[in-house]
Amino acid sequence: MTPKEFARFRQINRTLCRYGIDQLLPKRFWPWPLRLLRSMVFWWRNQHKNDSAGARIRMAMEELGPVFIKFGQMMSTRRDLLPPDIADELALLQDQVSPFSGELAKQQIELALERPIDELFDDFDMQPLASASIAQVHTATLKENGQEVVLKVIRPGIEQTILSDIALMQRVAGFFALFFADGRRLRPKEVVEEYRKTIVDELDLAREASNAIQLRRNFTDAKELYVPEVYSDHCRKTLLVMERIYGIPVANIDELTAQNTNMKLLAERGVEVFFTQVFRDSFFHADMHPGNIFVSREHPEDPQYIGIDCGIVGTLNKEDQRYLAENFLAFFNRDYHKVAQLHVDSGWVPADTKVEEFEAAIRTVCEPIFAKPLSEISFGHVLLNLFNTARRFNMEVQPQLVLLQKTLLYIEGLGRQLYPELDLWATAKPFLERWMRKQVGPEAVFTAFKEKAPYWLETLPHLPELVYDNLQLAKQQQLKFQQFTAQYLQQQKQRQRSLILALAAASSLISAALLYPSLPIVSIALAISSGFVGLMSWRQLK
Ligand SMILES: Nc1ncnc2c1ncn2[C@@H]1O[C@H](COP(=O)(O)OP(=O)(O)OP(=O)(O)O)[C@@H](O)[C@H]1O
Repeated sequence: MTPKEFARFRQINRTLCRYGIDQLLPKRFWPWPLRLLRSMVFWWRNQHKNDSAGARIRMAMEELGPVFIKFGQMMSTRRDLLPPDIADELALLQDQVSPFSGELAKQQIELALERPIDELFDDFDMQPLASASIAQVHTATLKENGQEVVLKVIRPGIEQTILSDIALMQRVAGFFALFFADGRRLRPKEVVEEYRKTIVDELDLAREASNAIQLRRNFTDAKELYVPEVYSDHCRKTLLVMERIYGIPVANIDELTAQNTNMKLLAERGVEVFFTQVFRDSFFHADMHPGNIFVSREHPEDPQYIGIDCGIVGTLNKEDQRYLAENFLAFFNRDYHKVAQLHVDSGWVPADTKVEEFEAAIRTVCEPIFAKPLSEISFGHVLLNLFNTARRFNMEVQPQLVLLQKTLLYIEGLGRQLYPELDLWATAKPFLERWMRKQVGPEAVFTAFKEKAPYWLETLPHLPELVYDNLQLAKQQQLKFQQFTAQYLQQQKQRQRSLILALAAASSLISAALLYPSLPIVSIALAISSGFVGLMSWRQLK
């Protein structure tokens, strides 16, 4: 550990002690070296005795900075690992940091572009439009076409801070897994590793740019969602240049109502956009918090979302998509046996899982959900319950599915905020049923045929040639096979002959030995003939 790392390590520990995080685990569970170290810094006392455990963890994370804040935000969705009161508190974590100067932002942009900002942009605004822990956003006009744009630039020095904090977290996680009885069950190393991947992705704005381009392409001319244009020629790892939008933040219900937005349609479209991303495109925006979603000011009766910040996206493979759709449909038909069987068939839980036991466990956690009217049921919670139950039956839930479940919770929350009577199931069911028909019905066969047809057409002219070649090949192989069989039979015969001769030689030798005292001449003749026969046996094997 370098002196700098040690200083940060010390600062983190002092903060944790001052918020009494060390007291959350009774001392008797601590290994003795840790107890000794703790007693050596006895003056680091809990200064927030009257606050709840969750609040203390939240405050400590806020004080420790962006890496811990984002980590806490991520952990707030892992209700399978944390008690609900702590998860609720962590969900309140605010990413509030003071902006850095416009001059510094300009320097960073010029460093990324390797040229003065004035060569490409007019009216660069020194005052940031927004500032978050990882990046800051400024406005300008693009010289080449007069388009108003935003420039998102990575906070200077943040990458080093994040990487060194993560390295420390990894060390602490390793230590935790080693020394605490519950350490391995909570899988701290895997959790930190999952987090590292997410946050490192957020540091790469070139990646965000390509995600935004892909999402924009998927929704070209769609009336439900608009994704601003990205100017990829000017994007770098630390800089994103994007069309500026003037939508209404989706959380601003008053303004949306004031312009007579069709709130029911808006809420339903949110669900549709999500399901389209997941099932049609297998590419979904996974950071759907209200700060990243706007609503167009145009045609409020036919409202359109505007999505920004594509730093975190999720993808699902065909099996995951099918698993999800079938599970949702089976679940909402209350067919728990099918839900359990689906998990086994798809290999999500081990093949030797007792389906009846699994079914009973799913029923126990999910049936109470149906006590509510269908329109009030939360898809996100359904999934959460399902995953938690499946984990008990050794299902390793993929991070992509956890990401999806988290996004679904956001979408639902948002939809119900916009239109409290939103019936999610009524919006989603036809979508899922249509999708399933496309996957398994005659439509699926037709689609597969349509996809394969160009390839077949291309191959058709070569077909006679291919058939001829294959017939030739088959003929050659048949000949080879016949030769091989004949050789094999020949070898078998030789082995049999050799065995018989060897037996004859052995019995002559034994007889020679037995006859030697009474008939020595006969015995010698037998011994000599045994030698000859043995020689013949050996020659058969060559
Ligand atoms: N294309 C745009 N047009 C107008 N405003 C934008 C645009 N892109 C970003 N902003 C503004 O900048 C804010 C921060 O942008 P963005 O969400 O991309 O940054 P971030 O650092 O990833 O923030 P967070 O961590 O909060 O998601 C947005 O909430 C929005 O107000």
